[in-house]
Amino acid sequence: MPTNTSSVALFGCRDIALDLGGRQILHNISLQVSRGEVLGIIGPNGAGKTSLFEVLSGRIRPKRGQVEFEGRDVTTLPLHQRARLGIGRTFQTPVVPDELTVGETFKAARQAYKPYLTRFDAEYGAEVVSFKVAPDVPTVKLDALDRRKLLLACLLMRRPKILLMDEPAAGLINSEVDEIDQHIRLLSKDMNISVIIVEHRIELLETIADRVMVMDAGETISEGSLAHVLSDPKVHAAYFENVVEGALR
Ligand SMILES: Nc1ncnc2c1ncn2[C@@H]1O[C@H](COP(=O)(O)OP(=O)(O)OP(=O)(O)O)[C@@H](O)[C@H]1O
Repeated sequence: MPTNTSSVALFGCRDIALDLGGRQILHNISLQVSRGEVLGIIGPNGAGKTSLFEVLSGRIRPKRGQVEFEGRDVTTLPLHQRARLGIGRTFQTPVVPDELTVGETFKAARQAYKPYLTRFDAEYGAEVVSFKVAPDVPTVKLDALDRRKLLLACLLMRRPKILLMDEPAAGLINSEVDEIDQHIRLLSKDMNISVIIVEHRIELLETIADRVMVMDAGETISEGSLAHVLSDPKVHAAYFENVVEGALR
């Protein structure tokens, strides 16, 4: 992160390079977000968005570069230690523990690490995302939206400072996407939680992202306002070379 802005940046990375399967997947990726800011990441399939999230969340260690949180180098910290610091992550597919009920899932999340959280913390998480399913309902019965809300509630009970959200609207219908959109706005603008969101739906980013970064073939090819990146010839070239015409309007 540039030194003149690192005091305001909550989270970011610098010059991240990553190899997977003997191939370079990420090349010198740098980004930063401040408190309450929403950074959207878009890019064609295979651009490296999820791989970047693996590095930012601590599931994969990069070959080069740093991940920084509150001015501290967290590059070597594993996922669970980053989670304790306040870095939360959601996944493209909302996988819930199928053998548990909603109440048992909340309990497991409360007791994921010490100090254990209370029921009030779980109620707080559920309330923030309006999750209203009874505790005795098996999680297998939940629809896609409630699965996403349950997992988000479990993250929120730990009061994260930043959320890394990988396609939070995947598998949802339009009215449900609107609800997720409202939650993200509440989390960022009212609760001052920073959000980095990977999203294919441009319309979702239009309503929530303060800034957008576009990746292609493991590199950042454009960043700025959504309007700016959408009018960037490099972005058009990347999309039209990689996806069917009309995908980027
Ligand atoms: N474990 C792995 N080993 C080897 N290559 C991998 C591995 N994981 C991902 N890749 C490759 O890295 C590149 C980036 O993949 P990644 O899933 O990060 O892209 P993405 O932008 O998230 O794509 P999508 O939008 O399709 O989810 C792809 O070419 C992918 O095949």
